[in-house]
Parts: sequence; structure tokens; C-alpha cells
Amino acid sequence: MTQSDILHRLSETIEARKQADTDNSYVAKLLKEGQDKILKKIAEESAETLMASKDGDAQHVVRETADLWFHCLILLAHHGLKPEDVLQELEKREGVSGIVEKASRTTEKTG
Ligand SMILES: N=c1c2ncn([C@@H]3O[C@H](COP(=O)(O)OP(=O)(O)OP(=O)(O)O)[C@@H](O)[C@H]3O)c2ncn1[C@@H]1O[C@H](COP(=O)(O)O)[C@@H](O)[C@H]1O
Repeated sequence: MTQSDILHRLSETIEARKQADTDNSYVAKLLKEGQDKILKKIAEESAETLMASKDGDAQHVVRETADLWFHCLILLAHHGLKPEDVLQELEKREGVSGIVEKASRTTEKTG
């Protein structure tokens, strides 16, 4: 078992929470509240990550990024997606420099 398996296990838990009692589950409650509430949490956790970074506290950055990733997993589940979909996208991009990718987009527009 690798450490990255936690993303898979957590997404399975989140998926199962679609049927769970909202009184006993934070995830079930947030999924029930819907997209706007999930997006609000992501905005909050993003802002908290920015503030932790500006404070220069590395362990605080880790905790806030965990909150942010966790809420992004809930957003993916809301859309019927899994972390594997994002990991696949990152794999597709592997080895392609952002500078090269951006240049190819510019050429597409002007060419
Ligand atoms: N990883 C997490 C996790 N990270 C953060 N959180 C919760 O996310 C919330 C983050 O919100 P905030 O930090 O803004 O705290 P808050 O002020 O209480 O937030 P509000 O909801 O009141 O706005 C807190 O309630 C945290 O406890 C998490 N809750 C659950 N998980 C995982 O999800 C699984 C399922 O959780 P339940 O659905 O609650 O059983 C758990 O077993 C864990 O593995």
C-alpha cells in the first residue's frame, strides 16, 4: 500500500457517504447541501492555505492543503469524478513544460 492510496480510499469513503445519514457524517451533510456550499468551503480552504503560506508556517501549509484537497475530493464526487481522473490528467501532462504548452496554445490562436 502506498501513501497515495489514501486519495483512493478517501474517495471511496466519500462516495459511500452519498447514502449516509447527514446527522453522523460531515461529508454526507456537505454533499446534501450541494455545490454552492462545497464551492464555499473550497474558497475558504484556499484562502486559509494562502494565509498559512504568507505566515511562513510550513506545517500549517500542510494542514490547510489537506483541508483543501479533502474538499476538492468532495467536489469531484459531486460531479461523479474520482481522484484517478485528475491523476490521469496530470500523467497526460507529464514531461510537457508549461512554457511549451502555453506557446502551442498561442500558435493555435494566431496560426
Ligand atoms: N479528511 C477529512 C477531513 N478533513 C477536514 N475535515 C472536516 O472539514 C471541516 C473543515 O471545516 P473548517 O476547518 O472550516 O471547520 P468548521 O469551522 O468546523 O467548518 P464549517 O463546516 O462549520 O464551515 C471540519 O469539520 C473538519 O473536521 C474532514 N472530515 C472528514 N475527513 C475524512 O472523511 C471521512 C468521512 O468523514 P465523515 O463523513 O464525517 O464521517 C473521515 O473518516 C476522514 O477520513
